[in-house]
Amino acid sequence: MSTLVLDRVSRWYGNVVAVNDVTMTVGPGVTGLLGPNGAGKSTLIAMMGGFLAPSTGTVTLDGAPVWRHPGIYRQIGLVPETEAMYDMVTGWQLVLANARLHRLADPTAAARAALETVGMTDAKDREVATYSKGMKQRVKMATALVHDPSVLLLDEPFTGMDPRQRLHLMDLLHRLGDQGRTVLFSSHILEEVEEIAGTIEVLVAGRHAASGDFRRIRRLMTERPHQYTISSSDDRRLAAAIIADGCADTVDLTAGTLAVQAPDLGAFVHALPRLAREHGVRLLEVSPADESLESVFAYLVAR
Ligand SMILES: Nc1ncnc2c1ncn2[C@@H]1O[C@H](COP(=O)(O)OP(=O)(O)OP(=O)(O)O)[C@@H](O)[C@H]1O
Repeated sequence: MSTLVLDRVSRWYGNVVAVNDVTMTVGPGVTGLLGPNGAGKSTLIAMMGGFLAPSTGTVTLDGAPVWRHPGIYRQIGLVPETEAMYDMVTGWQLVLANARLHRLADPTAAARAALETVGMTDAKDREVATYSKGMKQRVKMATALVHDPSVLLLDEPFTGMDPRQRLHLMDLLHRLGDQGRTVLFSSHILEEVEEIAGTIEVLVAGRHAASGDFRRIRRLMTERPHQYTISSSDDRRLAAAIIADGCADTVDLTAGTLAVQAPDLGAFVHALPRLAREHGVRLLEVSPADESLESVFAYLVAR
């Protein structure tokens, strides 16, 4: 059983702060690293795997620093996001080469076991160029698993997968987690993460925004204030009625449209048609504004 500890880890590239003062602990089981594009997930994973030095702070695995500590690589497997692979070799040759790089006692047996784990035994002798995206992903996993690491880090492993491949990978991650391995994968899709990960760590704009099980993260996201733009037969009259009723935090008419922010979604959707009816206003359109994933995440950070 292995535990990764990040202590006040930051990483910047020139002026860009990719990871900003992140402290977190990742233990056995499956953890999802959730965040929008550019949040710093890849940078964080590279530092967890010992492939990139933190600018400040430390990453340790069971107390030992991962950076510049070759012995640690025997315990960590990393599946990068990049699609690029050596197309002209077979899956078998690729996994075997990795087993040899790790100087394993029996590289052939290790390569066979790793390909079996990911369900690629039948296709192992085909050239990588002929594999589907999901098969390439599985062979990449086999190369990362060949030395039987206790920690497996995967950067956006579900990207480009069809539903069947997705289920297969979810099942595999579950199994690896159940074996007591420390498995961390990144994603920008909450649904994807909550289906498999016991624990979710949320990263937004380089910062550690939230942490917990999916129920807690969902609650944080759905409890945020909701914003709407409303179009009606008389926006001024409706705005006055909403203010008087108190079902919205803010009511704004300055941009030529009626924009409201409501703290309680359920109460607001009940109140709005009633107010419109009572004041003789016809509702033409009600649309959620600013509901992008980025804004939801930004809300978590601002808390
Ligand atoms: N080698 C680099 N040089 C300069 N800036 C970089 C480099 N790598 C990443 N960045 C910047 O650091 C920030 C975080 O990038 P990172 O790739 O870690 O995020 P991410 O959450 O993995 O995003 P994505 O899902 O889009 O890959 C971004 O602003 C990115 O442009």
